[in-house]
Amino acid sequence: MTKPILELKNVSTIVNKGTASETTILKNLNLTINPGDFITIVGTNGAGKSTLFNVIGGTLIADQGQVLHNGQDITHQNEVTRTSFLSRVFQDPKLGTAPRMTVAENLLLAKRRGQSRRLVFRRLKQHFSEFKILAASMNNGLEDRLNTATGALSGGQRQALSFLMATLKRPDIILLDEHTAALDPHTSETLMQATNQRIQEDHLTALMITHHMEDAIKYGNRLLVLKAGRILADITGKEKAQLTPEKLTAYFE
Ligand SMILES: Nc1ncnc2c1ncn2[C@@H]1O[C@H](COP(=O)(O)OP(=O)(O)OP(=O)(O)O)[C@@H](O)[C@H]1O
Repeated sequence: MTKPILELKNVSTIVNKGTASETTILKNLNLTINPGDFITIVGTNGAGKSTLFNVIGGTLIADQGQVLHNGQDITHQNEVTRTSFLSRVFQDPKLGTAPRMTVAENLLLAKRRGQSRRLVFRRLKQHFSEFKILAASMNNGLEDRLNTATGALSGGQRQALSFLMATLKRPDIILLDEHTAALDPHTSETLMQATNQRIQEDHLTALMITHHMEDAIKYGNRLLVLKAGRILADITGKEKAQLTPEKLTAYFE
């Protein structure tokens, strides 16, 4: 039997504890993620999607319940420690990359995460052909901009770079936090296809928050609907294949 890569057991998170505005955000949430799962997550604003990523990523520690990674309790492990097996791509193209460094330097930094910066940039040129192939897989011209400062890239190229950096060391889990939301429809579609291809080819395990119903249905093997801090639906297989944006939107009502 496949062993889960990550488990959330009866996880609850509470904000403004001990005050009149105390609120429980995630409510007794249970989730088992298996290796190779590509899970899309939808839900209305305020449903708890980002809070769920914060609990998985360690930005927020669960107030109740447990988070397990490969069976080991990581409930109280901090965000920095979790970067050894987990990475996250945000909606904002400015997050995740160093703007004054070139594309190649950013990629090398990601490849050698954990090493001192002085050592990281030795023999940068040796990696150029590898980075060119990697960047070309994003289908948006990133391979021709390896020597360009990240701050001068288009939004789509910058998000593609953030995604490549997040996947370079093959983390156990990748959290995609609306990573195409700030892009125009065509650029978003190109990045989504490249994202999907890399996840499939490298057998990565990923969770993706999206407000695009079509993307939530089209990509991934599982779809979660979050509502008021609970998982309202966990849809897989034939049921997912037969979903329509209309049927999915009906969950929100
Ligand atoms: N630190 C906090 N203090 C108070 N309320 C919070 C805090 N963090 C989150 N919330 C509330 O918890 C709820 C869930 O927030 P969360 O950001 O997880 O939702 P979301 O599903 O990601 O929404 P969106 O689609 O708008 O990004 C919201 O009502 C939000 O206002």
